[in-house]
Order: sequence, then C-alpha cells, then structure tokens
Amino acid sequence: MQNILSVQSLTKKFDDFTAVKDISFNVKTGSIFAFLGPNGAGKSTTIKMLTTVLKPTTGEISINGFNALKEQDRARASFGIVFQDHSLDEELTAYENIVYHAVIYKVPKKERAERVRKALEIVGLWDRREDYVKKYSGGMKRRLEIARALVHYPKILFLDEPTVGLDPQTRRSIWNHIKSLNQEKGMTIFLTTHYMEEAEAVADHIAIIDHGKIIESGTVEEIKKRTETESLEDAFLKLTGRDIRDENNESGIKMRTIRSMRRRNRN
Ligand SMILES: Nc1ncnc2c1ncn2[C@@H]1O[C@H](COP(=O)(O)OP(=O)(O)OP(=O)(O)O)[C@@H](O)[C@H]1O
Repeated sequence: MQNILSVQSLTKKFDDFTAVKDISFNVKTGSIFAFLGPNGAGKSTTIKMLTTVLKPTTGEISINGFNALKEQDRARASFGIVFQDHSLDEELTAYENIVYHAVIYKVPKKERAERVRKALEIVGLWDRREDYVKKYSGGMKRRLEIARALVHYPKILFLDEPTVGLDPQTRRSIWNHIKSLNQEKGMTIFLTTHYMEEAEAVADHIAIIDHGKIIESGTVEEIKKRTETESLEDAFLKLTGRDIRDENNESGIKMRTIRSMRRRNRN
C-alpha cells in the first residue's frame, strides 16, 4: 500500500517556542489515521502545516505525490478540510454554500451541478438543499461541511475534531458517514478527536503527540500491547500522564464550543 501523505522532520517554531519538534510519519492510502494528543500538544499546528495554512520552520510534506511547500496548488487540490469551527455562510442555502466552494476550487462548470448533488447525497442532505444554513442543527452543519470538503474530489480528507460539541447520536451518524466515505469511496481520512473510544473504533493507525513530539504510533492493538493496557484511553493516560478528558481538556473543549457558538450567534 502506498503513502498518500508523507511527513519528514517537520518542525514549527513560534519565536523561541517550538510547538512541533521534528516529527515524521506516513499515512497509507485508503486508511483512517487518527492524530491524538492533549490540549496544546501540537495537533492543530501540525494540521495547519499539512494543509498549507502555516509554513513549517523546517521539514518536508508530500501529499498525493506533491510537495506541499513547492507545489501548493496541486497539493491543495488533493485534500479537503473540515476545521473545528463552522465556516459556512449561514445566510446562504446549503446548496449555495457547496456551489460557492465548487467555484473557488475551479470545478468545471459543466460538472458542478452533478458533483454538488453527489456531495449532498453522500451526507444525506440533498432533500434539505434549499434550506438556509441558519436553520440547520449542529450535526447537519457538520455534515454540510463534510459535503463541502468533498466537492472537488479530494484524495484525503482532514477532519479536525469532527464531532466535538455534538450529541452522541449525531456523533455516531457523522462517524458512519466518515466510515462509508473511507470504505466505499476509498478516501483516506486524517482526523483528530478527543473521543478516545471513537478513535479506537474507527482508526487503522494512531499517532499520539505530546509536547510537540510523536511519543507513540501504531495500530490500536499494537499500542495497547506495548503499553500493557486494555483500552486506547488507558494507553493515552499511561503515555501522556494526562486523561484526554481531564478538567483542563473538558474546559478546552467547552471554550472552543462556546467560542464557535458565539461566532454563529453573531452571524
Ligand atoms: N501562533 C502561535 N503563536 C505562538 N504559539 C502558538 C501559536 N499557535 C499555537 N501556539 C502554541 O503551540 C502549542 C501547540 O498548539 P496547538 O494549537 O497546535 O495544540 P493542539 O494540540 O491543537 O491543542 P488543542 O487540542 O487545544 O487544539 C501550544 O502551546 C500553543 O500555545
């Protein structure tokens, strides 16, 4: 199996603070890769570098065979992104949001309508396409963001906390959509999540980052075996000394959710 994403000696410094320290890893084509770590570990900084939002201080990133630093446009065309905070236009319909994205990504005009329809069908929102996004629930918005990330046919989808702030039933539905994209469309998924049991259930490969360094990586079974633990959550605790759902983390999630709700309410 080939690697769709290859990262070598990636480092990011903010002045004299090093947020990501010389990390290297590969993501196999067609796999689900979970990137886990406590708050402030360096996950978002890494995802931003992988998706060309942030320039690495040093290191190499290859996406779908393209150098993410030197062939940015082709690298960008190879991936879709769903960030933690909503970035949909609430004053447009679901359909209009997706079309807008298709135009930005230069999807040829004659293919546009068909691709938008398919993307909305995949996440089960075709029948609600004419609704304004401001009428959507949190789960529907997240599904719409996934549809939007699919319209230019990416080879790899980056999902930063795709289920944060959603109720358990909606989380399950989002994971079902993600799994079917992976299994039926062969799309590679790179995700971060605070829900260890969800990572354990869906991911083929896990990498755990702490203080900017990858401290463990492998399949769930390999990690449990090496750490002599019964669950990924216990392994995480043993490796980082911190529960991913400890007080600080929970408040971190709450803060982010509050921030994104405030932003939504302002719209
Ligand atoms: N622009 C910046 N300038 C200075 N420091 C930064 C900047 N962005 C991130 N950092 C710092 O880098 C470290 C890693 O942050 P990052 O957001 O990547 O962590 P994270 O693992 O994504 O955490 P979370 O789960 O809270 O999103 C943190 O100590 C953070 O304060």
